[in-house]
Formats: sequence, structure tokens, C-alpha cells
Amino acid sequence: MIDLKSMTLEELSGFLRSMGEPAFRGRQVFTWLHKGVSSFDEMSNLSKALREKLKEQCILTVPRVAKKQVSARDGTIKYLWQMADGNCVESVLMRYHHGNTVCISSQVGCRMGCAFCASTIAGKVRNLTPAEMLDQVLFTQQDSGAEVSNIVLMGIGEPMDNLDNVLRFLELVNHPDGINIGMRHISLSTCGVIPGIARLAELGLQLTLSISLHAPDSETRSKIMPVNRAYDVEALFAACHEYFRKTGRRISFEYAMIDGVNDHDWQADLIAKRLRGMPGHVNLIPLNEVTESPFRPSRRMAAFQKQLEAQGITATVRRSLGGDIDASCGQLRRRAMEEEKKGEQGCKFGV
Ligand SMILES: C[S@@+](CC[C@H](N)C(=O)[O-])C[C@H]1O[C@@H](n2cnc3c(N)ncnc32)[C@H](O)[C@@H]1O
Ligand code: SF4
Repeated sequence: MIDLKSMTLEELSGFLRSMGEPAFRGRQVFTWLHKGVSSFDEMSNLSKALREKLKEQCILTVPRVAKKQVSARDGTIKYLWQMADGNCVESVLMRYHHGNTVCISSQVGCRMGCAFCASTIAGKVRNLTPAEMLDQVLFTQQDSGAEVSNIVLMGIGEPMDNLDNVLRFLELVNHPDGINIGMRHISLSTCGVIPGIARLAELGLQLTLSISLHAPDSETRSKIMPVNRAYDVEALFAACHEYFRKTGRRISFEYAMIDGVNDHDWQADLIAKRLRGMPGHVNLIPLNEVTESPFRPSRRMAAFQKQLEAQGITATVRRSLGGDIDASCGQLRRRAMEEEKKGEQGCKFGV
């Protein structure tokens, strides 16, 4: 079966031409798909015969809301989407004064093994298709009624481990006939997969690159982020400097503060040293506690921020939205997996 929604406009037009349809048909179908229709029958400007042919040959991805949590405090909505094969992923809609941001997943699970992260506990099941990433934006808009202005690839999964599909998703979501979200309104977060960073640097996209740093020294970082054993922190910063040189885009560094692990003043000093010669922004994040992990949130966030700022580094403490719901990425899926084990609900999560 053909996955129409993962196609670019050019590919879609080519496909419809191969079915004997005129060139403009591609744009019509593209527009419907990017409006988030749930059946081919809703494509009212196509003939019945064409709709039937599409039904026979193509799939139309429509995720189901398996769970939904709404924060009474700030209106943040967390969705657990169930896809056609039964697997589930999460997205979060966050409402800021400047617009609505949706945080989407790029994989079912993750194989990177970061010690503090709920998304990786059961490993990686599979990559998401471009259509499945797009669906998280489309159906979050549709269900919530909120127009999305910003997208962050910070949900479940490592985008650089599924980069071809992620790049295609970016092309789709950026398209003027689709949702049309500008690259400058998109952030992509990586744990530090250097070949992916280098590929993005070559492409020169205007998106914001976020690096999940979490420790500036290889000894600590390798303990909490196995990716550091393949791409160590020195090589990572070299890749970041190169990225800035090629794109001129300021990089954002994510830093979840863990009690007694990465919150020492000498680590703030080392971050400042490594950032020298490149504008960078450090986002200090209160660690979300994950039941399966031994780590606890740091009590030194303000002191650490001060230490960074004293050396001219812009550092902010990330406002925590949705604190009253399962806000930490991967937790909703984890919880549903446990419920499934107990036979309480019908969402398939296993490999
Ligand atoms: C879930 S990851 C997905 C994107 C990508 N794989 C990455 O690591 O950047 C998004 C962000 O959440 C952070 N994160 C994961 N577990 C966390 C936790 N328990 N508390 C706070 N942040 C966490 C990650 O370090 C990363 O910065
Ligand atoms: S922090 Fe990112 S890379 Fe690390 S395990 Fe979680 S999702 Fe994967």
C-alpha cells in the first residue's frame, strides 16, 4: 500500500499522473491530506472513481487518541496517539504567549539509552514515517482547536537516528500548500549524533538545533548518555562550532539538572569554556523524575545559572509546563505499557 501523506507534492503529482489524472490533481490531494481528512471520501473535489482507486491502492494514516491529559494549571495537553499497527507515541501541546508549540515524537521508543529518560527503557521499536510525524501536528490541531505556530522535535526518539524521514517531514510541514510552518519556528533536538549534525550543517536549514548536553565532561556524560562513548564531548563541541560556522545559527544546549551528577560549579565553568567563540544558549531543565531511574532533581539550579551568567553565557531555567500531568517525555507511553502488561488496555507497545 502506498503512503500518500509521506509524499512530497511533486511525488504525489507524479503518482496521480501515472494513474491518468491531470497535473493539478496532485495539489488537490496534497491539500486534503494536509488538512487532516480522515477518509478519502472527504476529498469532495475528486471523482468517486478516483477516490475508490485511492482507497484500493493507498493508506491514509489517521491516529487514534489512546490517552489525553489536560493540565488544569496551564492548558498543556499531552496526547498518546495510537497508530495503525497498534504502536503508540506522545505529543504535547504547550501554550505560550507567543503561540502554540507542539512537541512531537520521531520514533517509537529510542535506542540511545540515556539513563534519565523514560523513552528508552524498552528500547526502540521502529522509526516513524514522515506522515506519522505530520499527523501529530495535524491531529493535535484538529483535536485541540489550537493553531500550531511552532514545532519541536523533542518527544520520544532520536531524530538523527531517523534523519531521512525527519528531513522529509520538515519539507512537508514547511510547504506553503500544507501547514506552512517556517523553519525558524522549528527546533530539532539531538543527544549528539555527530554525522546528523554535520548533515544538517551542510543543508543549512534555518531551524534551531538543540543539543542535549547534560554534562560538559566526557566522564560524567558517558555515564548518563551512552552516545558519548561513540561521539565524545570534545568531538561534539567541534561539530557544534562547525555547525555555527556553516549556518550562522545559534545552538541551544539542553541541560537537565541532576542532583550531585552534573550540577557542580566546575561543570558550569567547563560549559563556558567549551562555548567560547560561539553564541550558545543554555536551557537549564528541572529533571523530571522517572520511577525507573535513580536520579533526583538538582537543588543548585539558581547557583549553576549564576555561575554560567558570570562568564557571559545566556542561561535560562526552562519554565515547566504541564507539571500536574505526566509531563516527562515517554512517561505516558511507559504508564500505558505497564497498564497493558496488567491487561488493562489495548494499545500495542512491544517489539
Ligand atoms: C526525549 S528527548 C528527544 C530528543 C532527542 N532524542 C534528544 O535527546 O535530544 C528531548 C529532551 O528531553 C530530555 N529529557 C529526557 N528525559 C528527561 C528527564 N527525565 N527530565 C528532563 N529532561 C529529560 C532530553 O535530554 C532531551 O533534551
Ligand atoms: S534523551 Fe533523547 S536520545 Fe536519550 S534516550 Fe531519551 S529520547 Fe533517546
